[in-house]
Amino acid sequence: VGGATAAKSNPLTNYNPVTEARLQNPEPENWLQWRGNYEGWTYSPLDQINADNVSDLVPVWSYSTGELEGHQAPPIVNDGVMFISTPNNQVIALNAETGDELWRYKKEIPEELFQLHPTNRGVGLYGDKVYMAATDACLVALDAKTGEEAWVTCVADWQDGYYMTLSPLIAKGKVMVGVSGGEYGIRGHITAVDAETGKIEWKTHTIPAPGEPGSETWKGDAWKTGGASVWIAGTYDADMGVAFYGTGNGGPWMPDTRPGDNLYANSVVAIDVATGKLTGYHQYHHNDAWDWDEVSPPVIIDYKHKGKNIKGLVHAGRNGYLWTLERNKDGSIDFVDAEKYVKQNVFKSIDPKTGRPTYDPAHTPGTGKTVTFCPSLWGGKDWPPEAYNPKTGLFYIPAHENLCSEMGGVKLAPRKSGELYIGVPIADILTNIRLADGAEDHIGEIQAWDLKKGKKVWQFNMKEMNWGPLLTTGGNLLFSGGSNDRMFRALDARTGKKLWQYRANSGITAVPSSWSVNGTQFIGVQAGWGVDAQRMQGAFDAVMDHTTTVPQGGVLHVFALKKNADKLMEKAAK
Ligand SMILES: O=C(O)c1cc(C(=O)O)c2c(n1)C(=O)C(=O)c1cc(C(=O)O)[nH]c1-2
Ligand SMILES: [Ca+2]
Repeated sequence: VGGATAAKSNPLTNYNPVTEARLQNPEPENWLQWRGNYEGWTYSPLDQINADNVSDLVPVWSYSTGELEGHQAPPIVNDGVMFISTPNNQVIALNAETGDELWRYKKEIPEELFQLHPTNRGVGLYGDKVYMAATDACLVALDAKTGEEAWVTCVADWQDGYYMTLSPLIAKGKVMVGVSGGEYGIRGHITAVDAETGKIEWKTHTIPAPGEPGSETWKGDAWKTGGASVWIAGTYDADMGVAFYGTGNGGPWMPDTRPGDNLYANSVVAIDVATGKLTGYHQYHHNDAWDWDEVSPPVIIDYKHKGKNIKGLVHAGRNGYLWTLERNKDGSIDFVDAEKYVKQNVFKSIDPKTGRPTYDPAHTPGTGKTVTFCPSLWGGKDWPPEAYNPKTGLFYIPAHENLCSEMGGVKLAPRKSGELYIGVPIADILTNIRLADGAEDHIGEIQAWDLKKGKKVWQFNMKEMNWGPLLTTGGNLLFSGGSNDRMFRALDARTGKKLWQYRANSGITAVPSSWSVNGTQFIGVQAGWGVDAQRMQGAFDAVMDHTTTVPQGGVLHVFALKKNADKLMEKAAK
C-alpha cells in the first residue's frame, strides 16, 4: 500500500466521500461514474481544452497496468484520486494529477475459471468505498483509502456460466450489478446490494418464471436457460427512482430453440430501485436470431419530437436502428420512433404504434438454416457507449457500417453447467463476417444525430472497425479511439472535423474521461486491445485476405494542454 513516493502528495488523506447528491450533480472537475452522469451522457462540461486549442494537447504522463486483453474502463476521478479497473479483476488507485500509484488491488479468481470476455468496464464509487464487479460473479467493496476489501458478495455461481464485466450503478444506497452468460444458457438478473453491509436487497430476473407476467412468451423449460444477460450498467432517472437496463441475446442463439417472443431478452427494462420491481419495458426485437444483445441502456435525454416535449430514452441498437422511447411517470415505457442508422435487411417494417418489427425470413437464421443478415452479429453498434452533448444538442454513435454475417445453427447437445450453449460452432462465429457494398470505402463510423429533426448531421469514417467509446466535452470536442491503427482522436463535436490525434501503444476500446486538478484539465483513456474487437479483427482478416497486427498491453494515457503539461513536469522535477 502507498509507498514512499505516493506519500508526498497523497490525496487520500482527506478523501471526499461520494454521496447520492454528488452522483446526481457531479462537479465539473470530477468523473464519478463510468459515463460521467446517471443519464449516460459521457459528457464533461470542462472547456479549458477546446476546439480552438486542442492542437496543443500533449501527453503528460502514462501508466502501465501490467495486463493484456481488453481494457475498457474509464479513469474515474474523485477530487484528485483516480481509480481504474483492468482485465483480471484489478483496481489501481492513482494520484489524478501526477500519476503516482496510491494502491493496487487484484481479486484472486479460481484458476479453472475461463473468461470468455476478459475485461472490466469500471468501478463504482459511493461513500468511502470503491466497488468492482468481478468475473467470478462476486461484487467486491474496497476501502477507497487503502484498497483493502470491506466485503465480497457473490450474486451468482460462476461454475454455472455466470460472470460479470460491467460497471456497478449506485443509487438509493444500493450497488446494482447484472450478470453476463448469454452464451452459457444462464437466466439473467439484476441484483441490488446494500452499499454499506454487502447484504443482497433484491434480485430481479430478466426472464419471468412460470406464472409471472411475460412468462407466456416462453415454452416449456426454455426460460431457465434463455439468456437475457445484463452486462452494461444501467442509466438512472433520479426523480423517478427508476433504473433503465438493457438486456442481452436470447439463448441459445437459434430462435427455434426457444419459440415465443422471449421477454425480456433484447429489451430495455425499467426497474424501481427501491424495490426491484419491473415497472415497464420495451422489447427492441422478439425471438432474437442474430445475437443482437441490446445491453446498452438507453441514454436519458429530454427533447422535442414533432413539436411535443418528450422525456426521452435514446438507444442505438445492436439491431441497427436508432430507437427513441418515452419514459412515463408510472415507470412504463412507450415507443416513439425508430430509424435505421446502418444497413439493415432483417426488419421488413416496424409497427408505428408499438415499435414491433416484422422479420424477413430470408435473413433470419435457424437450426439447419444458414442465411446472411445485416448488420453483422456484432451489430450496428456493440457495447461501446454513445454520447450526448447538451451544448451541441447532438447524439453520437460509434457504428459499424457495410457489414453483414453469414450464420446458421447446428443441433444442440444438452446444456452442461458452465459450458458454452450457443448452437453455432465457434469456428463459424470467428469467420462469419461478410462485407456489404461500401466496405472497401469504410466500415467504422462516428455518427452525429440531431434528435429534434431525427436526422444524421455528420459522419466521420474509419477504414476498418470502430470499437471506440465516445467522450464529448463542453469545449465542443468529441474524443475516441476504436480503430485498429491505435489512434486516439479529437473531433469538432459540431462538424466532425478531425482536430487532433495521438498514436497509442495499443488499440483503444475504453471509455475516455475528463477531470481537472489544481486548475489543469486532463483527458485520459486506457489503451489495451482485446476481447471482441480483436476477435472481429480476426474475422475480418479471414475474409479480407490480410493480417492486421494490433499489439496488446494496457497503458493509461493522460493528456493536458502543453503549457500545463510543462508546469507539471517542472513540479515533478523538483
Ligand atoms: O451475452 C452475454 O452475456 C455477453 C457478455 C459479454 C461481456 O460480458 O462482455 C459480451 C457479449 N455477450 C457479446 O455478445 C459481445 O458481443 C461482447 C463483446 C464484448 C467485448 O468486451 O468486446 N463483450 C461481449
Ligand atoms: Ca451475448
